[in-house]
Amino acid sequence: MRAYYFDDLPGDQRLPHDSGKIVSDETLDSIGVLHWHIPVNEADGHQAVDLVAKERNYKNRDIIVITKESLGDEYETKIKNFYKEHMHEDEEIRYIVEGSGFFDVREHATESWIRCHMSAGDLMVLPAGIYHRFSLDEKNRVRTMRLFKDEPKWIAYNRGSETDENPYRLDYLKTLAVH
Ligand SMILES: CSCCC(=O)/C(O)=C/O
Ligand SMILES: [Fe+2]
Repeated sequence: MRAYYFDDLPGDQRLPHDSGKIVSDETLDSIGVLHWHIPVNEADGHQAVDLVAKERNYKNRDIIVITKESLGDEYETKIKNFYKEHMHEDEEIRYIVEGSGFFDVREHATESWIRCHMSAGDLMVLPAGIYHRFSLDEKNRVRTMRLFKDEPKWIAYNRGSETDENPYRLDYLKTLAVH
């Protein structure tokens, strides 16, 4: 996974928007973003992922394929919604099985976007309450395992005055204060 500051220039969201300023693992860690690289092994049923899932108590999972073909009529809406700045009340845990894409995470202290380019084998955990968004890249295809602590669900709260007061958002901000 390569992480860098987004260049904030206008243009297609699928382009790299790479400012050339690399973001270190320490910085990602300080905003609660964790990541691992676990080579994809579908033949053994992703046993290495099972180990992380067991250790971190991720009980459920599903697979989402984001392509025009797989999503059909829902494609444009999904792509638009994933790219709206939002938060969840649960961790967002994603393992890229095939293809690639961008997870942009908001660095609270600077309000900058950090762009994380993820490809096959990258596993990322975003903490509950962090503002973020997702885009496909120019390859227009990703197959991702979504892992969940509890029931598989996807509820996104778009950033606004209400999310600024959301208890999960406030708890997230408290974790930043200790760094
Ligand atoms: C690549 S997984 C689909 C995007 C998603 O679930 C999400 O919440 C993006 O922020
Ligand atoms: Fe999300």
